[in-house]
Amino acid sequence: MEHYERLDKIGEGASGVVYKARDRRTGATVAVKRLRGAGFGDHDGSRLSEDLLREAACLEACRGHPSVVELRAAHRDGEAAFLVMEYVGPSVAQVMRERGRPFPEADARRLMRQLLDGARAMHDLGVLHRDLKPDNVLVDAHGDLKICDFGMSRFAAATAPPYTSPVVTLWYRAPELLLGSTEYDDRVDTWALGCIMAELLAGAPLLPGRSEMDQLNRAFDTVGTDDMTDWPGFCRLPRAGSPLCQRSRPPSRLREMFPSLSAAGLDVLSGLLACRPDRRLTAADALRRPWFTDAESADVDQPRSACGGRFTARVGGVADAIVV
Ligand SMILES: Nc1ncnc2c1ncn2[C@@H]1O[C@H](COP(=O)(O)OP(=O)(O)OP(=O)(O)O)[C@@H](O)[C@H]1O
Repeated sequence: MEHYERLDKIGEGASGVVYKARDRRTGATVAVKRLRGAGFGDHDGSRLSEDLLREAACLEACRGHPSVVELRAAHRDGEAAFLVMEYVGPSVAQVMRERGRPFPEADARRLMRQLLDGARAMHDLGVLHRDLKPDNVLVDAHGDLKICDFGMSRFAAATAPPYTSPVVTLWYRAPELLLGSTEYDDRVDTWALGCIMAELLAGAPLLPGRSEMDQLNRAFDTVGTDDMTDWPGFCRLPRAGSPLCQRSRPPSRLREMFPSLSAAGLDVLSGLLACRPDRRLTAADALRRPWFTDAESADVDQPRSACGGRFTARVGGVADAIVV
C-alpha cells in the first residue's frame, strides 16, 4: 500500500473505514477501503481474506459499468485488507441531506435509470448486491450515480440457496427477507431500489422502521399485502405464521403519498414495491416500462447508452493488482 498517500477519512461502516488517498504513481485521487481486522474466531485471518475476495470479485465482475464504482486494486497486507477504488464523491444520502428537498420527477427518473441499469448488469452476471441504500450510492462530479459497497454481495449463480438472512439495511429490506426467506433472488435488490426511488421523490425515507416487525407492518400498510399469503413460496417462510400476515390491510397508499407523480412513474414505483416477489419488477423489466421508454423520457434523460455499450464489450483485463 506504499503507492497510496492517505488523505481524509470519508466514510466508516460495519465492514470498514474508507479514506480518500492519492496514488503516488499517477497522482490520481482514489478511495481506499480498509476492511475490518480479523476478529474473534478468525485467528488466521481467513474470514478477512474471504470478505476481501468476495467483495473484490463482485466489483471486478461489474467493472466497466458506468453505474458501478470501479475497482482499481485489492491488497492483503499482513493483518489488513484493502480495496482501492476510483474516488467518486458524496453518497446520495449525503446529497439528499444537504439538499433538504425532493428531486423533481424527471431528475428521479434519470437517476433511477442509472441505478436500474447498474442493477440489471450485476443481476445478469449473477451478482446480488443485498445492501442497496442511499449511503451505498455515490454521486460523481457530473451528477451521475455509482453503486458501491459490495460487502454484502454474493454470486447467486455460484451458490444455490439457502442464502444468508438477514441481509439489507432494515429500511430497505424486502418483505420476504423480513419474513425470514433464505431462498430470495435479485428482487430483494429491486425492492430496495423502489425504496430509494420513493426517497428521491419524497426527500425522506419511505419506511423508516424501528424493528423487523415494525418494518414489515409499515411495508404492508404502505403497499398492501398484494395477496402475499397466496404466493407459492409463502408457506416456506419461517415467519409465515406471524399475526402481521393475517391482518387485513388497505390497498397500496402509494398514489395518495405521491399525488403529483405521473401514472408512468407510479407504475414503476408500484412495480418495484410489489410485496410479492413474484409480482415485483426485475431491474430489466423496470427499464422496459413506459416511464423509461416513451419518447419524452428517452429524449430528456441523458441515457448513458454509449457507456452501456462499452460495458457490453467489457473493459479488458482485470484491475491493476489483486493481491490477496
Ligand atoms: N469509491 C468511493 N468514493 C467516494 N466515497 C466512497 C467510496 N467508497 C465508499 N465511500 C464512502 O464511504 C462510505 C462507506 O463505504 P462502504 O459503504 O463501502 O463501507 P461499509 O463499511 O460497508 O459501510 P456500511 O456498513 O454503512 O454499509 C460510503 O457511504 C461513502 O460515503
